Amino acid sequence: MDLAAILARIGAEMAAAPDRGRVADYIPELARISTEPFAMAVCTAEGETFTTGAAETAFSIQSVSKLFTLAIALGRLGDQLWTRVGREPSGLAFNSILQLEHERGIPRNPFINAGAIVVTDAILAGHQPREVLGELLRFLREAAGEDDIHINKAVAASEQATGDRNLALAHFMRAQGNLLHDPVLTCGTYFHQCAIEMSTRQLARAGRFLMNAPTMPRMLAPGRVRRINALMMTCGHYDGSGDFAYRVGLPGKSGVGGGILVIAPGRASIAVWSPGLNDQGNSKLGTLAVERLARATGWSVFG
Ligand SMILES: NC(=O)CC[C@H](N)C(=O)O
Repeated sequence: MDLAAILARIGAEMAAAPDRGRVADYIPELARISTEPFAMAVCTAEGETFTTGAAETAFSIQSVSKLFTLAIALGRLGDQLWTRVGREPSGLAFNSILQLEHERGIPRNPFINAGAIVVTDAILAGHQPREVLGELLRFLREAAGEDDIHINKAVAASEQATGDRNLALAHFMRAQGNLLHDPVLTCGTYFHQCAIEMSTRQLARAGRFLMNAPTMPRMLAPGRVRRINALMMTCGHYDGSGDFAYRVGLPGKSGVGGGILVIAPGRASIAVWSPGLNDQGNSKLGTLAVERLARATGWSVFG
């Protein structure tokens, strides 16, 4: 299989795509970004890396960070985490408030905002926000094997200034006894984790441990990695998760910065970035590009 040629073709097709989606405009710093860029990077189990497009440009990883905080929380707390957050797809928008009251402050899964806020709250126990963010950056740098990964302070401030919905989720969970810390402290940490910037190539490298391949960095026990992949498949694209599984057939986690990390278990870690989003808040061209990659490679887990 000529992955370099497949990526070059997808890159050219995406550069010419007329309908590029709309950037997330509810975070002012993200609203300023153009829908022009496209990048894809593939790290294979054999240790090769292929890229196309603006793969060295850093972008806001946003909710893709939820994957890594979940990995840290599971490593630290184990299955105890599941008393505070569920493992079912929500079928609702990532920032929905509706379900949370009905389910008494236990979010459906760790990838919607409420669930990720609980996960961050859990790893804050006994630590300062600075320490948690330091641990997250260390985890990412070790997973990627690169040090140049940072938080964009302007994006974090922009989220903080407009984060009323997330604060509402946190306050409600606090009222239900499912938040250990002050909502402002937990959300402040969450906003900073979302504001981490990485390049598409760095993100693909950071995802290598999720391949569960013997040649790849081992950050978690294989059983945990398998379960994180299951959650990515069922919940990684919010109310677009079913459509992503149908079209791509691989576990993935998206963010409103337009990034998606996709895993072909045992085969490859794939990152894609294009800032324009679809109606569910997932990268429009990113989804199309991984759909084409999965078709060209036959990597869908469904054969
Ligand atoms: N889906 C996302 O990427 C959402 C993350 C964003 N920081 C928010 O809280 O709204």
